[in-house]
Amino acid sequence: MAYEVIRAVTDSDAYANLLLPPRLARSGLAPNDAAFATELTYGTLRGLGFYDAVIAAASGRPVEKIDAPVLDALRLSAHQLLGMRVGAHAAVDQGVSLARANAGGGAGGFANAVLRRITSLDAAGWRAELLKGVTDPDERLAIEHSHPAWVVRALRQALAAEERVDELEALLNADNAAPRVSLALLPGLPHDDDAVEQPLAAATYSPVGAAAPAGDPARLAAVRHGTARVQDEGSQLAALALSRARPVQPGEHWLDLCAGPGGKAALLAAEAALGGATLTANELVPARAGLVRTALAPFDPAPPVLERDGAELAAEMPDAFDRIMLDAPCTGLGALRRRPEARWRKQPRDVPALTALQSRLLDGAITALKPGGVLAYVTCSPHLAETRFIVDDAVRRAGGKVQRLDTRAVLDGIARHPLDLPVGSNEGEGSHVQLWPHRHGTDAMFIQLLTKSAG
Ligand SMILES: C[S@@+](CC[C@H](N)C(=O)[O-])C[C@H]1O[C@@H](n2cnc3c(N)ncnc32)[C@H](O)[C@@H]1O
Repeated sequence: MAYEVIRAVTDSDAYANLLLPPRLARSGLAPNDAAFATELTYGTLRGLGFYDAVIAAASGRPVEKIDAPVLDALRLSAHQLLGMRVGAHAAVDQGVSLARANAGGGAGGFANAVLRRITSLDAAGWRAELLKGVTDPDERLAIEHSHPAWVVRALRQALAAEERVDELEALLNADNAAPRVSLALLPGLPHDDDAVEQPLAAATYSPVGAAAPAGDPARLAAVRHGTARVQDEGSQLAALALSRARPVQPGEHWLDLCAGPGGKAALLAAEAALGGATLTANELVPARAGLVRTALAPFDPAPPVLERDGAELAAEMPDAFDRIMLDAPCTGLGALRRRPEARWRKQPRDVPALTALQSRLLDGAITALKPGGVLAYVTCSPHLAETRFIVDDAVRRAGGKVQRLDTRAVLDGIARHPLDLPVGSNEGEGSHVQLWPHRHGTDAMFIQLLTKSAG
């Protein structure tokens, strides 16, 4: 199963976190075996850069020159040899049979030779080998913690902007650990559940959050009915920052401009319904708009879901919305724990296209915001080019019409526990919030609340 998922990820750009869970559910594997298959798949994908470097060194050829089905078999065995406690004999045998079954007898012989060479050193030995002659600190951290060097640099800059650069290794380690699973219990909807023997433990920060009980969350009736959702606490806080920035006035109009797959839209719809406001959701990609409709199905009436380019839609509706969520498409560098292959798939050249789109969407959202309304600019990336710089530029372009709100104060008023957020340099103008996996156990969400003056 792990091999098939890895083949789909490397061959067809599939997402492991979407492919694996349904396969596991269908497989009938015992919980221990399912956990083993998950670690095999996610661990191999997270460590891809390191394992490829080891395979290249052990085979004496660049990995691009190795047949893809053989390379994936080697990667899987390399992870078992260097990242798990699987016996060397079993790990080598399995890689050889996968290579032989998928690429013929010659490939089996090749895999055998490479894997035997890999067994000559342990993970620390291979790291030391690969680090020889590497002097750049970020290149070294990239090898040590299995991140592309450009991502290490971007994370270093984001931490440095908060004077927390000494936390870089802790962050890289957190990216390599499994995230804790949280539920959002949508306010105002029922969550009673026979499958839960004890009341759910409260989440650390989110006032509507709970720690997911062990096992598959889909066994909970509330999750199946969509009144509770698996959602990172950082995402919950981002939605609540908008809905609870100030008391809701009945009749307010809210817009979620980039809503797919609908996690924040569902929480916003619940909050809107409680306050007598109405939500409109929008999502460009039709398949993802479908997921938003499913997420909003528990509400009666369900908020409408449009399928438009967010910037165009917003530009056509000046001064129309009291609150707008702009959870912008981004590199996702703040959610690397969740998407094991994502770090290797994104390239630095993706950043300029994304930042151009983010700026366009933010300008549109500012247009669509009512004077005095609240706009949340959110990314699941801490990359400065996607966060502070986008906001700074948009505020500058708006020429005094847009002001930052004190987002830290809003979240301090919402969170169950203090978030220990640094006092930023833009304090006087209204702070942003940057959450971190290593500090908060959440995705690295960036949240900036903005408002607009009349005229
Ligand atoms: C970060 S995700 C939003 C996540 C969502 N808020 C949630 O909590 O489930 C960004 C979404 O924006 C969508 N998108 C990309 N370009 C867009 C555009 N020009 N207009 C509207 N949506 C767009 C993407 O398809 C993606 O679903």
